[in-house]
This record gives sequence, C-alpha cells and structure tokens, in this order.
Amino acid sequence: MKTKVILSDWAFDCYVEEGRFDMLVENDFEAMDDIKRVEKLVMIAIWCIQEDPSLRPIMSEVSQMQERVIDTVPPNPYSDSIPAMLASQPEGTTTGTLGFGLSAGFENESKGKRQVVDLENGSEVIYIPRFLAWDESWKLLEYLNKHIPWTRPQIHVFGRSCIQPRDTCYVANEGLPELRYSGYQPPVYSWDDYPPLKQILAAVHDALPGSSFNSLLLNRYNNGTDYVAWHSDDEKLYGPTPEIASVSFGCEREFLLRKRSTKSPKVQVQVQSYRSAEESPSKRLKKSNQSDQHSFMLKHGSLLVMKGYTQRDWVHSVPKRARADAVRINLTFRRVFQT
Ligand SMILES: O=C(O)CCC(=O)C(=O)O
Ligand SMILES: [Fe+2]
Repeated sequence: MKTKVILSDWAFDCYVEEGRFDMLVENDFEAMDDIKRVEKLVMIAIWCIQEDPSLRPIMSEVSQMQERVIDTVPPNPYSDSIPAMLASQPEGTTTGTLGFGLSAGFENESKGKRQVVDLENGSEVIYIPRFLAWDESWKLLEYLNKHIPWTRPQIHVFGRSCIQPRDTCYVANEGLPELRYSGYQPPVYSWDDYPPLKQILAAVHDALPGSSFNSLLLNRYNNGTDYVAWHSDDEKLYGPTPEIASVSFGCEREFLLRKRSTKSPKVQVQVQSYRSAEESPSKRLKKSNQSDQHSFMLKHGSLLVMKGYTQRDWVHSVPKRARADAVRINLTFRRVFQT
C-alpha cells in the first residue's frame, strides 16, 4: 500500500530527525555534489513555511542567508512559545522539571552515530553530532540564554589586560579547589539553581560511562566576533589526562584542534594562532599537515569529547567567523580533582 506524505513534513523529518539531506535529492547528482547548498536551501525553506507567519523571514533575510555559506541557525519553531512556558514556572524553582518536558522528553541519542578521531599518542576526540534532540536543544538554548548569569570578565593574556571575547559563567560542586585562568577567578554558581544543567550533565554521564564531571564552564558567543583563542585546558586541577565534554547549542561554529609544535614552546603556538584566527579556513588548512589539525563544525545539540593527552599535546580554538551572526552557547564539563 502506498502511503501519502506531505512533502514539507517529509523534508522536515529528513532534516531534523535524520540529518539526511541526501534523501531529498536522491539521483540528482548535481545536488548530491553540493550537499551543503542543499542543506542551506532546506533550512531556508523550513524557515519560510513556519505556521506562524510572524516567524517567517523577510525577503532580504532570505537572500542574505543564501549568500552565506553555512553559518545559519536552523529555524526555531519554539522561539515564540518558550518564554511563555518558562514564565509559567514559579520563580526560584530549584528542583523538579521546568515544565517543558525536559526530563521526560530529554532524548539522549548517544547510541547514535559517534565519530572517533584517534589523535595518536594517547589522545582522542569523540564527536556525536546529534547528541541531544533538536527541539529540546532549542529549549535549552533559550533557557540558558535567559537564565544564566553571564559576565564578560577582564582577563590577562601575556601581561596585557583585555575583555574576554565571549560571555562566561562557572558552575561547580561545593568545596572544590578554585578555578583560575588568565588571571581571572570566576565566581562559582550552584547546579541546584539551574536544573536543566543537571539534566544535561546526566545525559553526558550516560553517554560516557565512567565519567564523573563536577564542574562546568559555560561560554556564550553572541556572534562571529566572539571567539576563543588557541589554548588548552591543562590547568593542574584537572589532572594529567583530563576528559572534557563539550555540548553546543545554536549557531554552528568551527572548532579547531592543532597539535602543539614539539620544538616551540606554548607561547609561540599562541602568537601564531591569533593571526590564524583571522584567516580563512582554507588558508589555515594549507599551512599544516592534515593530521596535525582537525576541524569540527559543532552542530546544535552536539557533543564533543577530548580525552587522554589532548590537553597536553594539542591546542584548540573557536576562531572568529565574520559570517556567523547568531548566538552560540557551549558547555564544557570537567572534573576537578580534590587535593
Ligand atoms: O566553545 C567551544 O566549543 C570551546 C570552549 C573552550 O574551549 C573552553 O571553554 O575551554
Ligand atoms: Fe578549551
């Protein structure tokens, strides 16, 4: 028996549920050859046919999106309803669900596709593009954007003081040794005040048996001018082989990993990298051997895990990206060792 489907619903399912754009253009070899463009056009189309006309883009936004290559946030069907749902929550609630079905519908797709990249010599990265369900991830983005007490601190890099080029917040268990980076000691917030963070943590623990994270550094990149320069999270309080689990929401941004040069000290790597953060990805790739540099376009709802000696032997960054014009929130879960 033939089943009838609504074309737009099928396209939406292919995009959101499956992440399979190729299914839409089967046998169209020209389209298959340019799958990124297919992805872009599908995103634009879905954005344009939302039920609420006020959420649809205007023509100038559509043409701007078409001109850009990839930094586009998929349409958020919940943008209208979330604030109302959150508003119905009693202020100061610290336990229980938040009323948008997070605990029940919190879908952990950790059994789904995971990519393991062996960085050799005991370093490894695991990437799960669709770790959290797409719609739950939107609700989380809205929640975090609104409720986290974001600050943009003054930090010190190479003896110079500057404003950190992204917003930040730190959440940790009570009684841990204090975190200090770039001359800045962030205030410590409690997990209890942000129940969705505990749920994300539980999903991460589920996906990574044996892990037990007790602290979280949150970053918010408001647009493409916000970034994180080359660094490694090699603070002593994380021990010699820290496992760092990074969950991303919102605008896709490029996450780069580069092998530390064995000859040059850490400083030299960083000086070079400030320059490379301004260069196009193609130029950056030409500079180094493929296996010495890896790039991940971190998707909305994705999980990336750095393991083993990655912090000792590699540096990472999220470079500026002129064309990224929407907010991205990233959570990095870490384990602080008690001394
Ligand atoms: O935003 C990201 O993906 C990475 C953030 C990061 O490297 C950090 O907070 O140490
Ligand atoms: Fe980092």
